[in-house]
This record gives sequence, structure tokens and C-alpha cells, in this order.
Amino acid sequence: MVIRDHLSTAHIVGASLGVYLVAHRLYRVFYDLRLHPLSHIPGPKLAAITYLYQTYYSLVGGSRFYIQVGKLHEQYGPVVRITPNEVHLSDPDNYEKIYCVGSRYPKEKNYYGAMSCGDSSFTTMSNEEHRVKRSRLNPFFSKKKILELEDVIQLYARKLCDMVGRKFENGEEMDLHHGFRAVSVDVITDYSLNKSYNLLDSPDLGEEFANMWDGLGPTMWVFQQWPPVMTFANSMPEWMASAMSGPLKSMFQLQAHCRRAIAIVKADMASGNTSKARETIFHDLLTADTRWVVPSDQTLQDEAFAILGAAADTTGHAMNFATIEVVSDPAKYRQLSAELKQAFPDPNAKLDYLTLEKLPYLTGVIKEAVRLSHGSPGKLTRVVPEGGATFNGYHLPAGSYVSMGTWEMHHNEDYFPDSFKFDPDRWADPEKAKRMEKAYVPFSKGSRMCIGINLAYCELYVTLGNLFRRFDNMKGTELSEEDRAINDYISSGVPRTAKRFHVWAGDKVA
Ligand code: HEM
Repeated sequence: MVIRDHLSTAHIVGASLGVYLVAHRLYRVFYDLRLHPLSHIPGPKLAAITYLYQTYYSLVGGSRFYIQVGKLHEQYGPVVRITPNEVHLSDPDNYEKIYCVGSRYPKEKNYYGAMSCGDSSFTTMSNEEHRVKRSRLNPFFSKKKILELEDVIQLYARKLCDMVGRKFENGEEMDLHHGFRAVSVDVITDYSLNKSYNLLDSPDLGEEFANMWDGLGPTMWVFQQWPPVMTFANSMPEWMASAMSGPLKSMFQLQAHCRRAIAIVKADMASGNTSKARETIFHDLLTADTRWVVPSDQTLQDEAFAILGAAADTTGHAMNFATIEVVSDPAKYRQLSAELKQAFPDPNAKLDYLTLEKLPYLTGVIKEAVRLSHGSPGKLTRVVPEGGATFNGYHLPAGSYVSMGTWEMHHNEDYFPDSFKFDPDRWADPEKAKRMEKAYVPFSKGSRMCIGINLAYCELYVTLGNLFRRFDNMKGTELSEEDRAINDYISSGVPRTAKRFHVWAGDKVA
């Protein structure tokens, strides 16, 4: 009798809880669709009632939410609600309202907090706090500084080309997919840590290192959907988290990697080994002065994580993209090769950046590669500041999230007709080029734009310049559309299953 009473109480409590949860969920759906301050924004109902819509497209069949968002814009127009609290925009007129110098739109905590680089300047939410951190880093990435260290880039570009030359002499193929990425990592580690990882010397050209970043990618979407999972994962012993999940293993490996990198710089400084001329970002961040307090080891590790992560795939991917396009089109290949031979008639001359960046066809090739490789393909989410904001006639209240991205901007047919076509000539006319700049945002804009833009362009010009000046006989792997598709892991992730781009010696094009 007593047991029966207890059972019925348990049943009643359980059933009540069930009814409450269902009623609560139903109310939440009703609220999100009818009463929510964003309920007037067009978009799919499913995206308005659950973040799972975003998570589904970010984890199932590759991480291609950015492509789905592009389709939503085609269906619903320039303003689309993509999650219960986020609105995505596609009209270039809006870009500089959000991403500008002195922007009042901070980064969104859930999104950037999920990127495993904790307290880095990249993931600092407040624009005011970011300004202090960024001002310490800026001098290391100015054009002047890049020109001073151009020889570092020349060194790795030549190393890559020598390797291609040796492979061709031996009748072998060269894996440029990993080769270009190795150049990027070797440059940034030499540049920022004064100690290159020398991936170009490793037999796999750094494939294992690239796989760690790729493996990390999905965590950012899982952590964003379920933030407590991130807290839990970070509190687990490393061995346990690594045994449970490949992506978590990558996260821990990379964090350990960055911890070691900082420890090496510290040891280097303690031994007095570094010459003043080769002091790097981290040597500087570890030096206190009247305006600078040395950050904790954890913050420095986060900064290293952000810088290595941002530099590892983006530029290498763009160089690979350019080469795939040029090698597969003899007319473009001929034109580029002829331009370089004319500018540098001596095949052994140094191809200096200042001359290279003035070459119009090479510039068109690089502009198109950066536009279409989508180094950071997805949304850059910001929080609407006090007072709210109106875009294309739709009011967004303070505290809601707003985002834009390169996919819609770079495929805006008003600015880039036949936008999917790789067409270096579209940049030939300076008037047209000036107009296109408005929708050209590969590095974003404003005070939170890419700090590595000068480094990236120097790497692109010097590496591609050297490669195409030296080799006018490359033939390359044919790739399917799926082989060339990328996942949005904040930077461009090429799926591990995709065929890699190799080149081998063929007939000369010119
Ligand atoms: C083609 C190459 C590259 C592309 C397309 C690219 C793109 C971007 C974009 C769009 C952002 C803004 C992200 C946001 O607002 O959330 C960004 C930020 C950043 N990038 Fe790059 N990037 C490239 C190369 C590099 C390189 C070589 C470095 C090396 C230092 C780098 C370091 C960073 C850092 C540290 C940030 C955060 C800046 C901040 O918040 O202060 N990037 N990048």
C-alpha cells in the first residue's frame, strides 16, 4: 500500500515535470515565432525556434552552414533570421556599419568563446579591451615590418620551389596542398616565435599538423550549441577527453603545442639568445614596460593558438587555390608566366615583393584567389549595441546578434558578375576594381579586421611569384567540386577525404 502510494507520487511528479517541460517548450516555440523581438524578421521557422538548425548544417555532411545561409538569402532577401537570436545580412551597404574602426558592435560570446583560444585578442569580446591588446601586436604586422622581414618569406618560398624542382627532375609529383600550408606555418612560426617548425623539411610536409587543426574544427559548433560541454571537456583529464573524441584530442594537442612554444620563447629570453633584430611578438608580449603588464602564460598560450590557427590554413589555402586555377587554364598560365618573365628577365634574380605587387595580372590572380578561397567562409557574429539598429528597414533590438560573411559578399553579382568564375581580368580596370572593393572583405574591415593581412599578401606574392616565374610546365591533379568544397571552421577547412592537389612536370605553356 505504502509502495503504491510512493509509486503514484513518483508518477505524478514525473508526469507533471513532463507536462511542464512540453508546455514550456511549446510556449518557447510560440514566443520565438510570435512574441520574440526578432519575430518580424524573415527566415525559416525551424531556425527561429532552435539553434539545432545551425548545428545540423555545421556538423552533418561537412560544415557548410555558410552555404545554407547563402540559399536563405536567395529565398528570403537581404535580412534573414538564422538562429533564434541572430540575423544575417547580405547587403554590402551594411558591412561598414558593423565592421568599422571604432565599431560599437562587440563580438558575440557564445560563438567566439567556442573557438578554444580563450583570452586571445581574436576572441576578446569587448572592442575597448581588444584595442589595448591589438595596439601591442600591430607593430609586428605593419607593412614596414613585413618588408623588413621579407627575407623570411623569400627563404621558404625558395625552399618550396627547390623542392618542386627536385621532384620534377626525379619524375615525381609534388604535393602543393600541404606544401603551401607548410610555407604558411614555417613563415608564421619563424616570424612569431623565432623558431620555424620547418614543416617543409618533414616527409609529410606537415600533414599531421594540418590534421590537428582540421580535427579541431567540429568542436566549435558543438561547444556553441552546448556551452557546458566545453566547460566539461576542459575540466576532464587530457587522456580521458582524447580517448573520447578525435576533435577533443586535437584541441588538447594544439593547446599543449602552444604551451611548449611559449615555454621555448621564455627559455630563449632567459638564456639571452635572441638578438634585438629578431625579437618576435612573443618576446615583446613577455617584456613589461610602463604601459604593459606581461599577460599570464595561459593568455599567451591563447594568443599563440589564435595566431597559429589564423595563419595555418588561410594563406596556404589561397595559394593552392590560385595554383589550381592557373595550372588548369593554359591561357591564364601563359599570361602570368609572360608577365613574370618580363618583369624579372634574369631567372636567378630575387623577386622582391615591392615589384611583384605592382604586376597587374599577378595581382588579379591573387585578388581572385583570396576572394574565392573564402579563408574565413562563415559568419562573423556581433552583438547589436544599445539603442538597436535598423538594416534594410528591419529593426534589431540591442542585445540581438547580427552577422555577415564573405560568401554572400563575394558572390554578389552586382559587384562580381559571374561571381563563381575565377577571372583575374575583372581587376584590370582601376575604376571597376575600386567599386568591387566595397564588397571585397576577405580580411573583414575595421579595427577587428585581420591583423595578418600584410603578411598574407606578402606570402602570396612572393611564393606564387617565385613558383610561376620558375615553372612554366606544371600539370596538376583534376579536382571535383566536392574536392574543392570547404568546411567552415572559422578558417577554411578542406575535408580530409578530399583529393589533394599535386603537380608534375609537363609541356611548357610559353
Ligand atoms: C588569406 C589569408 C587570411 C584570411 C582570408 C584571413 C581572414 C581573417 C578574417 C576575416 C578575420 C576577422 C575575423 C573576425 O572578425 O572574427 C581575421 C582575423 C585575424 N587574423 Fe587573419 N586571415 C588570413 C591570414 C592571416 C595570417 C597570415 C595571420 C597571421 C598572423 C592572421 C591572423 C589573424 C588574427 C590574429 C586575427 C584576429 C585579429 C583581431 O581580432 O585582432 N590571419 N583574419
